Parts: sequence; structure tokens; C-alpha cells
Amino acid sequence: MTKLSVNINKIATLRNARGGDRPNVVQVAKDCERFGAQGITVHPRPDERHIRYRDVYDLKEIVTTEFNIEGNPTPDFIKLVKDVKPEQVTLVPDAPDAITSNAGWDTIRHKDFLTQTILELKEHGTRVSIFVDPKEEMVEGAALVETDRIELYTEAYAKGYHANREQAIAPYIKAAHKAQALGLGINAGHDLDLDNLKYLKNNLPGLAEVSIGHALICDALYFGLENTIQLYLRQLK
Ligand SMILES: CC(=O)[C@@H](O)[C@H](O)COP(=O)(O)O
Ligand SMILES: NCC(=O)COP(=O)(O)O
Repeated sequence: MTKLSVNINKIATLRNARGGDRPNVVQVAKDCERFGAQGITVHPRPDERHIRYRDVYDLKEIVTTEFNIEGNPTPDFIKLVKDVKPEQVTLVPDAPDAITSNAGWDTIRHKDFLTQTILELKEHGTRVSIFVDPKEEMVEGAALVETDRIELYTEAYAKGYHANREQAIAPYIKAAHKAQALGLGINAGHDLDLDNLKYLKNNLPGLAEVSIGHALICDALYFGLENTIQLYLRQLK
């Protein structure tokens, strides 16, 4: 079964727009779980443009499914994860000023740093996933840094889907087969939506979890949050 983890970054974007507490991030997370979400994902960025570190502590108290914290493993981020002890942490090599995540780890070049960071986090009882491009050599590198899972960065798939979905998914299938052969769990995320999700799910072997935020929250503006979560879950059946 492929689990749906709802990324609620954009709820915090809307909340921050007025400086108040509406929409309430904690309440939305509770409702997402009540509507069927099998996980909650947040990506606290150094500039706290959307999810703030305070939100992460508050969410830890109420998330009853799986809490997945994504981010660049800066010292502040590592402290946050150690304090909160989520079910999963996903390490992403984002530059502080990146408008959004835009690359996977070079697991070969950063082998020592990733290994040390991953072991430190696993010692705190958190499952570790690392954000990687669909390149077999990067997956091979991931197997050498003690990570539990990889998260395949699906922006390229989403961009190529409408033009030629067979071509768009091909590197992801190869990367997933390589990950399975190496005993790595497989997550996926970034720019997944109601158009491209089912094809990914049906063709990617061993897909354990998708984390979806931007498109899902945009869809909820038209279809409502409960209905939208149900629509995404139906794509994963
Ligand atoms: C790693 C990943 O793909 C998501 O966390 C994405 O980066 C969402 O971040 P924003 O909501 O800031 O775009
Ligand atoms: N890891 C991907 C994620 O959490 C959400 O990405 P997106 O759906 O907002 O592009």
C-alpha cells in the first residue's frame, strides 16, 4: 500500500500572509488525518517562510499518523528533529534561498556527511529518508550512507508526464528497481497531482509513501479539503 502524507506547508503560507493564526495549522493537520491522510509532512525552511519551528513542536503533540519532517540538515534542523522525534525525517539539500526543493543529494560526493548525519538521527529512533534524483548511481550511493529510504524527486516526472509519460517515468522505474535490489525503502514527492499520481503509483515498484502538498492544497480551494484528500487517496488504490 502506498501511503499519502499531506504536506501542509502552504497552509502556513496562507496563515503567515496576515500575521495571525488563521488557518490554524494544527487544526488543519488534525482534519487532514480525520479526512484520511496517512501522514503529515512539513518542511520548515531556515527563513520560516511558511512552516515555523514552533509549528513543528505544536504538530508533534497532535499528529497521530506519521509525522515526516523535511529539510536541509543544518544544526538548527538537526536539533529540531532530535527534540521532536518524528516517525520520519527526509533530508533535502536545499539552499536557504531556494524557492522550493530543486535537486536531490549527490550521495557520492556527500557520503561522509550523510552517513554521519543519518546515523546521528537514527540513534534518536527516527526513520531517515533522503531526497534523490532518479539516477541509479545516486541510489547506489544512498545504499552506502545508512539511509532507510530514498525519496525520489518527482519534478522531472511531473514536467514530462503530459508530453510522454512512458519516457518521463522510465528513469524512476530503473531507480526504484535499483533501490529495491539494495534494500532501500522508496518514497516519492514533488509536483505530484491528480493527473500524474495514479500512473506513478501503478508503475513504480515498492512505492511506500508519497508526500504531496502544493497541488493538493491548490485543488482543495476548488474541491474542499476532505474531498480532495479522498480524491488523492483514490489515485493510490
Ligand atoms: C522536498 C520537497 O519536494 C518538498 O518539501 C517541497 O520542497 C515543498 O517545499 P515548499 O512547500 O517550500 O515548496
Ligand atoms: N516531499 C514532497 C512534498 O512534501 C511536497 O511537495 P509538493 O507536492 O509541495 O511539490
